[in-house]
Amino acid sequence: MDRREISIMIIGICGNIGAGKSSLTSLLERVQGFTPVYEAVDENPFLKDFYSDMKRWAFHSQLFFLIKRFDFLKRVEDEGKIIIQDRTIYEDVEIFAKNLHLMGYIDERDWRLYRDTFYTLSDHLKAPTGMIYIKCSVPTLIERIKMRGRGYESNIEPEYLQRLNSLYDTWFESYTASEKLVINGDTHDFIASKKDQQIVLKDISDFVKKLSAGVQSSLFNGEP
Ligand SMILES: Nc1ncnc2c1ncn2[C@@H]1O[C@H](COP(=O)(O)OP(=O)(O)OP(=O)(O)O)[C@@H](O)[C@H]1O
Ligand SMILES: Nc1nc(=O)c2ncn([C@H]3C[C@H](O)[C@@H](CO)O3)c2[nH]1
Repeated sequence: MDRREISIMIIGICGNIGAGKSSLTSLLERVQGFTPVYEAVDENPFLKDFYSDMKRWAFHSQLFFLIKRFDFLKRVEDEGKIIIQDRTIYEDVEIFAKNLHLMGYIDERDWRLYRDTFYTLSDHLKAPTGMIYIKCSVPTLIERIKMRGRGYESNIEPEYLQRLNSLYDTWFESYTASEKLVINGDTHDFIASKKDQQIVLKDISDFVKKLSAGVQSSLFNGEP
């Protein structure tokens, strides 16, 4: 067994648009020294067009995100001990692409091609050791998206966020590939409130301890 492989811990942070994933990733980098992997948002040449015409650009945009995410993830394992990943590849397929398919913006043939591509690529990836879901209501998401002020997100409809939220809840409930932790993003302002920040950091630190115990025990069981 490769000792290096099991000594690395990957923690995914999942959640809807504006839930606070990048902010939490950056907090954990600053305070805990975790190695961050950020989403390639600004690099997506289709995103602006996607938000003005979802049907026209859905497939291109999904394919770009998928390839970028895979490209980042396949290189990540050499980069640090505890890796914190701002959005996971599961969300591409289980949330965003699935929603666009359900809305009729990705037709059956493209959906099959996208899923085949996803499964072929994801065969080469390790599941995260732990998954943290920042759960937020739609009004909170809208407020934060507005506050962040990315121009091309200004016409995101509450209904779109609600559809994504429903898919998130269903997917996270059935997700079993790793240990899970939920953070209530409506009630915990880990940006402006020191007290909330401490609560969230403590929850994550306990979660990491639990994950570390799992990694240690699999190391122990695997190495006579
Ligand atoms: N818990 C929180 N309390 C208050 N404000 C927050 C919280 N989390 C994030 N914010 C603010 O909300 C905005 C969006 O946060 P952030 O960019 O981290 O979201 P994200 O989940 O990474 O979004 P995306 O899915 O678009 O990448 C930022 O302006 C950030 O300062
Ligand atoms: N359509 C679509 N599919 C994805 O897989 C995906 N991943 C992220 N995004 C959008 C959400 C934010 O605007 C912005 C930052 O997360 O990028 C996506 N959009």
